[in-house]
Amino acid sequence: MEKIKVISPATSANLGPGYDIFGLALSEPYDTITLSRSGGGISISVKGEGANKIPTDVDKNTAGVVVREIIKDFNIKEGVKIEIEKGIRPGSGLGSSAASSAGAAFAMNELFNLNLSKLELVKYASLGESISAGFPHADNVAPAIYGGFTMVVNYNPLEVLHIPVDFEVVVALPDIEVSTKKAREILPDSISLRSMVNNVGKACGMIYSLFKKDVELFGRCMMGDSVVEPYRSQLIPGYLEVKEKIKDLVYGITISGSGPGVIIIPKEGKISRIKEVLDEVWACPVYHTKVGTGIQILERN
Ligand SMILES: Nc1ncnc2c1ncn2[C@@H]1O[C@H](COP(=O)(O)OP(=O)(O)O)[C@@H](O)[C@H]1O
Ligand SMILES: N[C@@H](CCOP(=O)(O)O)C(=O)O
Repeated sequence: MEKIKVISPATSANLGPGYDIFGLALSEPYDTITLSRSGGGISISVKGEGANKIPTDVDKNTAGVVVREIIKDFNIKEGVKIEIEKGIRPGSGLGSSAASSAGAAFAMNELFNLNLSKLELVKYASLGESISAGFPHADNVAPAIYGGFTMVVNYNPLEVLHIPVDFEVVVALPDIEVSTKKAREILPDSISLRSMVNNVGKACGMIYSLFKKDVELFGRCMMGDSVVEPYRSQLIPGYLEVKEKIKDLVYGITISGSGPGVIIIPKEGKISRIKEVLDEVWACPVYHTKVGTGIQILERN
């Protein structure tokens, strides 16, 4: 194989009480990543959403870092050409950096037939997240690679659990930029026992709800975070207003990842009214989509 093209999906991490643990693959938007064998070295080109904000230096691009590490570990003598077409806005809270990291790991595995497991792909992809977030959080790259809903139950060693799920979501992308690195810096180093009890309880409710296919319980528990949202909602003007105005139209709403993206679990038949509120407050892009199945191969030759 000389070339492979994959689509790597947006992902919504944290999902309220699951900070750095929970993640959901979405069906759209997505990045398109093409890797080709080349004469030597690693080259990167980026086009599409926010391309001008994305470095093409190998050591500063999440996909470049992942490819560099795999080449080193497997002593690959050939070069790799990386072509990234961004469909996910950088700094959106939809795992834009993660989509490139995960797509690059997946594509390298196929291009050089490395037989890496999904867990090994998550490990490599999370190295890219160190570049964008300053910490190799795996809660975006895991759902991009596994699809569905994932839980990073341990970081050292890495352990990921996966639940295939399929329900509709609405994602709004206010025209605000929030860097994950900055959105992590504003969080406290420690929390109260009451906050821990609250978040663990809500997280348990979310996991139980997936096995019972109870989207109302999922959404209600998703809204129960008392650790991260109080800080990060301050970075998203209009968030509390939207939350109040749509409370009777949704099962749940929370900040997607580090924001400013917002993920909503809609009640049946309420989509158009939800979109009206989002348009009134933010007048921003809105995706009415569903949980995705992860990275897909588009072409290989
Ligand atoms: N391939 C890439 N795709 C997206 N962002 C990248 C990439 N490589 C590096 N970055 C940097 O990562 C940052 C976006 O990541 P982050 O702040 O985590 O937001 P997001 O929620 O979109 O992942 C941007 O500052 C961008 O410059
Ligand atoms: N757990 C991370 C998730 C960041 O998600 P992103 O989509 O904003 O990159 C965090 O909250 O810092």
